[in-house]
Amino acid sequence: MKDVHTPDPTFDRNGLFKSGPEAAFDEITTLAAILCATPMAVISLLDEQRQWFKSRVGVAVEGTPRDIAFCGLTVERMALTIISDAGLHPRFAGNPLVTGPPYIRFYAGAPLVMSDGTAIGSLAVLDTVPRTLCAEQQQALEVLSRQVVAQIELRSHVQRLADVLRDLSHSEELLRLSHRELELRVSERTSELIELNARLASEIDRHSSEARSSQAIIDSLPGIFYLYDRMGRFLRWNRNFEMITGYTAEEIRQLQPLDFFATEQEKELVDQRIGRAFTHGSASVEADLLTKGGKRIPYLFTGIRIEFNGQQCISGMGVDITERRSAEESLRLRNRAIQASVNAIIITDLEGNIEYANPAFERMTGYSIRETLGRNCRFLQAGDRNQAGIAAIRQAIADREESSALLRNYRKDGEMFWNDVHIAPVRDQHDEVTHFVGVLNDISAIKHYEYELERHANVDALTALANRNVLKDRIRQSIATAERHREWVAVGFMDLDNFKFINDSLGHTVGDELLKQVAKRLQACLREQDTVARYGGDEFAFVISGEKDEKTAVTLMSRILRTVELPFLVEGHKLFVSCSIGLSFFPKDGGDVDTLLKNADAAMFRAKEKGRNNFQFYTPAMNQRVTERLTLESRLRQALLRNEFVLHYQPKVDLKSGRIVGLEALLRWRPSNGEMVPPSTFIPLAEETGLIVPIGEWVLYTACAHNRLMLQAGVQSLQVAVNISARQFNTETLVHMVKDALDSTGLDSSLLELELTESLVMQNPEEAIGLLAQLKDMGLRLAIDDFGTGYSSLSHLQRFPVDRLKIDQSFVRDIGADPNDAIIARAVISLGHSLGMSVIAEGVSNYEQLAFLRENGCDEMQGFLFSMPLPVDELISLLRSNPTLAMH
Ligand SMILES: Nc1nc2c(ncn2[C@@H]2O[C@H](COP(=O)(O)O[C@H]3[C@@H](O)[C@H](n4cnc5c(=O)[nH]c(N)nc54)O[C@@H]3COP(=O)(O)O)[C@@H](O)[C@H]2O)c(=O)[nH]1
Repeated sequence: MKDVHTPDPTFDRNGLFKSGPEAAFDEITTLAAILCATPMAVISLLDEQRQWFKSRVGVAVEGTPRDIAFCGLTVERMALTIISDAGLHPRFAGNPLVTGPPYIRFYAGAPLVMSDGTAIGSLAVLDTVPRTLCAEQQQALEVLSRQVVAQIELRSHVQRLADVLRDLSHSEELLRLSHRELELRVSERTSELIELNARLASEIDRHSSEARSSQAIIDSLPGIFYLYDRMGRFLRWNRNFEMITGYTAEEIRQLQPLDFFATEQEKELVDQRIGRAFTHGSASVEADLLTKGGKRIPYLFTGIRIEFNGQQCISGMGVDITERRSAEESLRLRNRAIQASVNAIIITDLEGNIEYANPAFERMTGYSIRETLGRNCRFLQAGDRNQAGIAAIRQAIADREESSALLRNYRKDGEMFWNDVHIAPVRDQHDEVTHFVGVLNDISAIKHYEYELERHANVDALTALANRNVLKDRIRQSIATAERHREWVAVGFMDLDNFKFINDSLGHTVGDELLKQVAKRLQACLREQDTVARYGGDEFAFVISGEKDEKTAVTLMSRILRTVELPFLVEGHKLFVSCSIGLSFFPKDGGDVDTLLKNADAAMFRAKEKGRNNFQFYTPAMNQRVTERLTLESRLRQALLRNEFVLHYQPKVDLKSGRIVGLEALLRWRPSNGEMVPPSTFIPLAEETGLIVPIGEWVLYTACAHNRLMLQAGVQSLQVAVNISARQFNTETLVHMVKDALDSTGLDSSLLELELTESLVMQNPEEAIGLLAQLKDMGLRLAIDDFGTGYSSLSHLQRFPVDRLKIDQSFVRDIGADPNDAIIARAVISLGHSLGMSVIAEGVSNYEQLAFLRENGCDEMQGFLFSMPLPVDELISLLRSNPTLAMH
């Protein structure tokens, strides 16, 4: 291996390799290290095979093979060359100077370009960590590299001068040989010598001026330069130091380094760093430089320990970092904003690999930053890649453009969320796109809201069935399809028969739950291609399409009837409901949505009229019935105001004595301009429409008033029974209503009896017990009407404070003919008695029935056998005649 001190002789034209280290070069190298705040600096010279360090600071080796020299790149480029991280540099990553001592990671070299244009090496600064140089430091490195060149070229001049002097010495030798010639020659040579001396003086003068020029260099440096000793005395400084601090040279000589800092904290920090520079050889600190005028300027100060005039000093440089500080501050603020952003923010490379993710990303996706970095963003789609938004994003990245897209993304726990993502390219100083920044916005809540709005528009909120809008739409679509294929469309309209009763007596929570369960059963009954919708309240509708006749519709409707009939269990109540269904068909019953629905509705009313729990096909005559019903409803609404109601009274007879012991008030409607309307027609309508509440109040008041009048007229005192419907069976209103009726008529409460149907009290026994107890406390008598038709629980019955059971007339009617009815009638009598209640039979119309009831111990009866319900005047006449029931 060739010795680094023995370079190629043809190359060493300036004799640099022969000369060894020199203080003039070391001064520049040191200055470069200070200015650039690097631990290493070298003046590197190249021959064909080696690089040799003419001067070095912080570098142990004297040289390296040329092929691994960083300097080689600088010489090739003939320009300032900066390698921020050699570990990532394609040419130097595996370089032994990088992977081994001195572990170079940062390199900045300025070429040494001679006046003839050739580059012979570089002035370089080196560091063991990745970093870069600010503009001022780069400029300083270039200035110093030119100074190295100046030194080298000065050396060349001095060399040539030495050669001339050698020639001169030879001439003097010849002079001694020949005096004569000597004189001649002396005279010649003297003038030559004078000339040479003059040249030498000029060269020397030039040399000393170059030596002085280090001050000029220092003065030309962009920052401030200073040199102070251990006592803190400033020995050298540059012009900038005076200009920036505002102090004169004289004043600077009187000042100490710490005088240039305002706060105690800063003084302490700087003092500590100065001490460190003296002990460790170098140090740097950022602090505010205090000027004479009191201004504070952010500075980066670096200092290294050097020998100067035989004593240890600190030579350093200060660089104004105001711009960097404000850049850092704005960067810090931006960073803070990104960190604090509620939107997730990521930065990716051009392939979509994530290089940065903020905390909001963590919160939004559930993935930690550590799990995220380095992954391609497509992991957020978790396999759900067939999305239009992805294509849009891909195109924008290819075009290096901004774009927005809506993506289905998936959190770490697998939950899908809607990501309204916006991406934008990030460009470097050469305007090249190097990255993309993405702002992710979780709009799942908005999407959910949109979905709910849409759902609200199409879906019934309670049952989750299709609503009216969707139903109509489906009918429309089915008609269109049916027209093309010559098919039928069946439209069904269904109403729950006793829903209002349940809803009113058990409350809306129970009613709602019942509707939900009914909806589920209906869905289960129909096929996938059929539509079931909630039309409103307890009304449901169906669309059955794709059929050539009515058979399928019939099958499905039968199935619905059977299914709805089965008991429902709601909040501990076993509920029994049935339904009435009407059906209309396209094309025979109507050609459009509204006509088909209207006709199915008419058929449904017919089904109700037919006794409920059945379905009916539409016939044109039904519309007439519907019209009649609507007319009746409107007349019923006017009836109370027009005073068209009257009460008839049916006597109740004691079966032992045959005497009248009570009365039942029965409502009659005699419209002023029409025939009497039977209660079986208008009472269900009044119940459905809610009109039964004001009508019932009128009945209660009128029955009490009549009874009081009869008493005042001297008629025997009798209890009057009033029927109470489910709509009236509400604790607060009923109790008040009864109290008002008794108070305002003055009737004794013991002369009033309320009849409540078995099914009403049994639907919600607990509530019924409470209400019955309140009524009982008022002194009223209570009877359970239509007993035997409902589903009485014996345990509840025992707890009801009831005085009387009334055997339903349906059992009385066939007592002689149907053994089952006889058994039930007998059982009711026995049950009532065992519970301490009296038993009355209604609808007794013949002696056979009467005999049976008497034989079986029934207490009372009412029926046509004894008397029809009578208007009040006829009743008074009857009572005055004091009739007795004939018992045979
Ligand atoms: N909530 C209210 N309901 C009332 C009121 N008034 C009557 N009603 C209920 O209407 C239903 C029909 O009543 P109506 O047509 O009056 O029928 C009653 C009697 O007229 C009838 N009856 C009596 N004796 C006989 C008979 O021997 N044969 C026969 N076929 N019918 C007879 O029975 C009905 C008695 O009803 P009830 O005792 O209540 O069961 C009916 O459900 C009435 O309850 C009212 O003001 N409010």
